[in-house]
Amino acid sequence: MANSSFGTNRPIGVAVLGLGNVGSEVVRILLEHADELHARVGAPVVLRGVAVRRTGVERGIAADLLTTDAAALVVRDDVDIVVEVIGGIEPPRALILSALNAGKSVVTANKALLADYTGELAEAAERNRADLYFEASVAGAIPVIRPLMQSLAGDRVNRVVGIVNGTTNFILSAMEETDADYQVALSQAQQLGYAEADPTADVEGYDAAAKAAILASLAFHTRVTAADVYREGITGVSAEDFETAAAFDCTVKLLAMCERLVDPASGNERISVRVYPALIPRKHPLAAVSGAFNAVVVEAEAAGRLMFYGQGAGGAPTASAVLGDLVMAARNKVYEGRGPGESAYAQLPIAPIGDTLVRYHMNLQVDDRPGVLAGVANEFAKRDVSISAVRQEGTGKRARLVVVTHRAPESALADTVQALNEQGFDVIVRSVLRLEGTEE
Ligand SMILES: NC(=O)c1ccc[n+]([C@@H]2O[C@H](COP(=O)([O-])OP(=O)(O)OC[C@H]3O[C@@H](n4cnc5c(N)ncnc54)[C@H](O)[C@@H]3O)[C@@H](O)[C@H]2O)c1
Ligand SMILES: N[C@@H](CCO)C(=O)O
Ligand code: NA
Repeated sequence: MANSSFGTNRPIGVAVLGLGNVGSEVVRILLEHADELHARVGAPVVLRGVAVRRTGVERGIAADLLTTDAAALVVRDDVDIVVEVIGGIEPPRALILSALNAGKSVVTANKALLADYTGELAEAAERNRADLYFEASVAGAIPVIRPLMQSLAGDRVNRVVGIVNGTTNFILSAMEETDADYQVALSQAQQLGYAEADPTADVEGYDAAAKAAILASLAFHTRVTAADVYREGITGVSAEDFETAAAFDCTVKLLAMCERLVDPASGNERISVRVYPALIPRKHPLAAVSGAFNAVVVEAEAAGRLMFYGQGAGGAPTASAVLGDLVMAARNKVYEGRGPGESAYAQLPIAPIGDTLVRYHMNLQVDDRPGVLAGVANEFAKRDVSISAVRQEGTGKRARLVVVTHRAPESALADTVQALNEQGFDVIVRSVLRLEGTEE
């Protein structure tokens, strides 16, 4: 098996930085499948070293491969490719820059870093004619980066909508299945190891926003950072939201949305990148994505709608994406080629959230007496927001009114909510969620 019919047979040296969930699986696969990787790459792929925070701990790896000096490891002459699976901004940023500046190719799973520093890292890769690959950074094992960068390189992507955070999807699925409230579902997710003790990055949407920035950059050939992404998390989603969503044959998902907006009059283009919990119809393909799974739907002009589904997290699935990148980078080293680099020529402006056209689904508590509904409807009409459905349940002072709108600028909808809130005790806005995945 190891005798490849092509290639140079000069070994390709690999350094792995970080031996946690992902790193230990990367190392395992690298060692266990060395023969197959050799055959696929056209040269032996040899693990030169693994950077860890502490040595002296038994890790099932030859002790002489372990080092605490990551900075020295990444520039070693016998290292061709650096795999960064430490996470966070520093030291990964400095280590990756140092590796690229030394001509090494880099594979990373680090969405937090990429969401803010892709420009800097991509420029260093370009200057040094090295590869920078990051398939694992968005939706783990699911191929989404390479389809956007390569398979769709000749098409025009108009929209990317994804469920890109497994933790929040697990929590929302549990809320739907068990009628549980957010806190109960979060505790369950923590007990089962799906949510971290400090779940902020996931439940407040920061993780999904970082991934949305990466997806939007690739989809629209524009540098997008996490700060450009409008973000709301799931901590305000209630059992009542699921109940009223069900009445409209919808469910609630945390969506990462990247859209090309075209001004019909001028033809000018902008992009909208946003993360928030939203209702989607149960018949929408993303509605069936439950538990910790991820999925990404891409809409392109010629290709139409594509959907990618699978495991967005976990050591082995994420390592699968890392290894895919590693094989590509290794082949390029063997044949002295390069994969595609950053493409950011379009530099489309980012539209503020207020300009985005969305639909709202609102739960109101109203005093059920003549004129109240007319008063509510009037606040929408004043701001040119058209209502598509109204549903009232119950009577008396605590009647529930659900209002669903047609598409309108987010700013007009937000103003309407504020005006309703200021109405006093006749109307209480209990929750507002957007409705996505519908045309109107
Ligand atoms: N776990 C997943 O499911 C998953 C999925 C997709 C992407 N990722 C990304 O992969 C990366 C790694 O995630 P993980 O889950 O393996 O994290 P982890 O915390 O399990 O592993 C990180 C490891 O790096 C080590 N480390 C910290 N500082 C170090 C240093 N200076 N030198 C050497 N080692 C150091 C830590 O001790 C730890 O063992 C992150 O960027 C994460 O966002 C993870
Ligand atoms: N915390 C992330 C891990 C994968 O990036 C999630 O829940 O999906
Ligand atoms: Na991926």
